[in-house]
Amino acid sequence: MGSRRLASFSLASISGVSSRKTSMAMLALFSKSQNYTFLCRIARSFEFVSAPLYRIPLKSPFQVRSISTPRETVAGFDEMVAGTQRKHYMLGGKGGVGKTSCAASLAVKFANHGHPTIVISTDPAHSLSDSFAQDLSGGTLVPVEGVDSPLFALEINPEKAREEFRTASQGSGGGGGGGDGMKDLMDSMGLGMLADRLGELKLGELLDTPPPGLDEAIAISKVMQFVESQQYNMFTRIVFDTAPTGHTLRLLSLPDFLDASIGKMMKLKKKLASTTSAFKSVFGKEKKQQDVASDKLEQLRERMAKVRDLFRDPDSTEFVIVTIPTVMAISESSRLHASLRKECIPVQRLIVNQVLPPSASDCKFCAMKRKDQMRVLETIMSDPQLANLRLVQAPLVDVEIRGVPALKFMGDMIWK
Ligand SMILES: Nc1ncnc2c1ncn2[C@@H]1O[C@H](COP(=O)(O)OP(=O)(O)OP(=O)(O)O)[C@@H](O)[C@H]1O
Repeated sequence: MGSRRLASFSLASISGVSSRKTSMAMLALFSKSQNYTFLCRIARSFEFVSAPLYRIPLKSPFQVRSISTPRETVAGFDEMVAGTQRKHYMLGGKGGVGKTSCAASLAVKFANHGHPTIVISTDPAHSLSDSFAQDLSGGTLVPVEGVDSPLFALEINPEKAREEFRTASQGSGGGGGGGDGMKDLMDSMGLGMLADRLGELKLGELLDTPPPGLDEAIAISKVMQFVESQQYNMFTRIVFDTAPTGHTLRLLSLPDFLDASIGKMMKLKKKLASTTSAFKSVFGKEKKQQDVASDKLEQLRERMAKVRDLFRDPDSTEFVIVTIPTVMAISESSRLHASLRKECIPVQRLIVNQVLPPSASDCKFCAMKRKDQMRVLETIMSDPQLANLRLVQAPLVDVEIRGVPALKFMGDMIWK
């Protein structure tokens, strides 16, 4: 059973250059002979499959055997592409593992399968422009050429989003620079204790030295607001290229944190408003400004809560972990998955990117490296956090992946 599976895997690779019929005949022969060397020879005779831009090295059965595990599987793209209900895919993982390339290639593939798609980078260090070889830095949706259905890309400016949030919060007297005036005012009214309690909510601290992930949380909430508008109804797939793991983890817990902080602050402010009603006529103007700011904060809180609920809805969202076959990256992915589970974020797929192809055995350094990678891949099977995910391997290709044709090529390798 195992050998038959290995053989069909190899033949599937070969079928890129030979006909399906030939593949079947070879499989039949192989099943009879149970001879790896035989298939190895055939595979080597097709050392490379020519692709429009790149070469994909083939897997020989011997080498496939060492990496093929019972769980190695395809991504299940049919499932991902099915249905016209809007779905969100968030790709995240350690820095530099290929999150942007995987996210961009997924967006291209969705668009080429009939889904009007938006791909959004929420990583403060954007590389979506580089990946599409197109300037996407303007903070607005930019159409991407060369795909079958509408595809728009956007790099959001988290700094700008945070600045807006800061302005709104300062105006509301929620702490930070703008909070001092409010505190003085409250002190003068004998309400210092309430002001202290507002301070305890740490919103000011949060804005003065924002924790990593806040930028992204605000940015995502802004994006959600705008993609929910009538104008963008037509988009049925939204792909997020998220910031490296640390940021993402904090981002995931932020909506709860902010929800609680802003919620508490609103309650206190309401209490304060009734206590100070006698002063309304004196401080009327200031009060009005504060109300506007409070409304803004309240809106942000509601949006954050929506984002949090959306992240947790398996019917509309999936977080795809991208990693590479190194011990450090796999350990980080394992921790990421544990945290995502804790936050009830749906995860089904693990992309192991930059796997050296079998042909790497031709060079001693690469052969060693590949052996190392294979050992790491095996550890995934015994990792309690990762063992149950769909494991998808993406080969390391010999050129940089830039531009739509390259992304299409990459997408066809990963998203099968
Ligand atoms: N399978 C692959 N084969 C060859 N090169 C790859 C592959 N995947 C990604 N790369 C290259 O690796 C580099 C980093 O990829 P990418 O920007 O997608 O990673 P990232 O995880 O988004 O990085 P960051 O965390 O810095 O945002 C890019 O030059 C990209 O072209």
